[in-house]
Formats: sequence, structure tokens, C-alpha cells
Amino acid sequence: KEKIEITKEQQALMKIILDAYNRHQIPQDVAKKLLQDQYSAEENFLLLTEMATSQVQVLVEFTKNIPGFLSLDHEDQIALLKGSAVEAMFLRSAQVFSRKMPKGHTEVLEARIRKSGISEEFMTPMFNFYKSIGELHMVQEEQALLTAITILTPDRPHVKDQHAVERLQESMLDVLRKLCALQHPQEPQYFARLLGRLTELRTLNHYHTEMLTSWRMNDHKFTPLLCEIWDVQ
Ligand SMILES: COc1ccc(-c2nc3ccccc3n2[C@H](C(=O)NC2CCCCC2)C2CCCCC2)c(OC)c1
Repeated sequence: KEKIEITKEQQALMKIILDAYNRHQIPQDVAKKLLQDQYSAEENFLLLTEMATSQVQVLVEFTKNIPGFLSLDHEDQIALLKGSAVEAMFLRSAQVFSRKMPKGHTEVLEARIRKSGISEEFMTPMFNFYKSIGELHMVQEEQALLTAITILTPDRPHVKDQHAVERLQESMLDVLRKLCALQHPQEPQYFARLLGRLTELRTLNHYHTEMLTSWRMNDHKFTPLLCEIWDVQ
């Protein structure tokens, strides 16, 4: 049984990623808001665009703290952010949904989301993803690394120097692999299950634009930042 040890520099990398991840939480807790009141489809859509806009800003700050990211080609930095923003948003939503809540709150939250205005056909893939993330019971470090790994996906559209991105992603993957082995010694396939979630996450990418344009209301308004990041308007 090989001795798995996280090196000093990997511990340093872990700390930087975790601090950045914790520093860049969504300011206002959307789950609390949704549990408090029922909103109309219009209000929910506005809430979504507000939350998503602030999440993108938070994501940019988090990404700037990923060691090596700012040394990448500047156009590649933009391509990575644009290419991963929707996945990072759903990953964040899944983590918000799977957070430990008082008895019955998750059910209320799910019911509120189901009636928020999003069309029926997207409920199953979205909640399947949320529940598959919840079943993993990820620790903060794993969540932070998984977000960084999602951002550092080399084959995003328009990325020129894919090898430079691959090298950064590989160092994150190596730390995550060791962390999983240490955190879940009884589950040798846990690391593979985590990465499998990233494949499921990409499928949500395909639904994203339609989820927005099919929201049960007329005249869907987006912030300028979301028009940049989402393929809408
Ligand atoms: C594009 O279609 C959709 C549909 C649902 C969601 C979603 N899933 C959620 C799971 C847990 C809590 C909130 C959730 N949300 C919206 C929201 O506010 N998401 C935030 C985005 C930024 C990161 C924190 C979560 C809610 C849904 C109910 C109506 C108001 C918006 C969603 O989040 C990408 C996108």
C-alpha cells in the first residue's frame, strides 16, 4: 500500500485555493431568501440574474488566486472564464442545494426551485446533478479544487495554449487525487466519481441557454456581464 503524502508545496497550493474559495462566497444567501418567501416567475428570474452576476464577479476573483492563472496568455484567461462560468455556477448551485439544512428545508427549497419559473423539462437533469453532488459529501477543500479544475479545462473554445492550462489543471488534479485518497480511504473510486460529476456538469451547459429563454415570463432581461458570459440577447 503506497504511502500517499501531500508535499509541502501541494499543501501551500491547497491553502491558497481554499482561502480564495472561502473568501469568494456569494454575499447574500439565496437559499435563505427562497426559504423565506415565494416569488413570482419574474422576481425569481431577477433573483437568478442578480445571483449569477455576483457569482461571476466572485468567480473572477477566485480564479485570479489560482497559482499560475495570471501567467497564462491573457486571451486564454478570458476564454477559460467564459468557457467555465456556467459550469461553475451550476457547481456552486449544487453546493448551495446540498448544504446541511434543518429538517425539511431542502424539500422546501427544491419545491420553490421547481415552481420558480424554470420549465419542467430541465428539472430532472438539474436535480439529478444536485443530488449526485450531494451524495458525495465533499469537504470544502474538494469543492474548492473541483471548481479550480473546472475553470482550468484545457479544451474550452478559443484556448490557444492548451498545454499551459493542462499543466495547471494536472497539478490541481494531483492534489485532489491525494486528498480524496486520504479523506475517503474506504472508497478508492471516490476521486473517479468526483471527476464523473464534471462530465455531468458539461451536459447542463447544453441546457443552459434554453433554461433561461424558456423561463415562464416574457421579455427576459440580462445584465451586461451576463450577456457577455451567457449566450443570450
Ligand atoms: C438557468 O436555470 C437555473 C435554474 C435554477 C438555478 C438554481 N439552482 C439552485 C440551487 C440552490 C439554490 C439556488 C438555485 N438556483 C437559482 C440561483 O439563485 N442560483 C444561484 C446562482 C449563483 C450561485 C448561487 C446559486 C435560483 C432558483 C430559484 C429561483 C431564483 C434563482 C440556477 O442556478 C444556476 C439556474
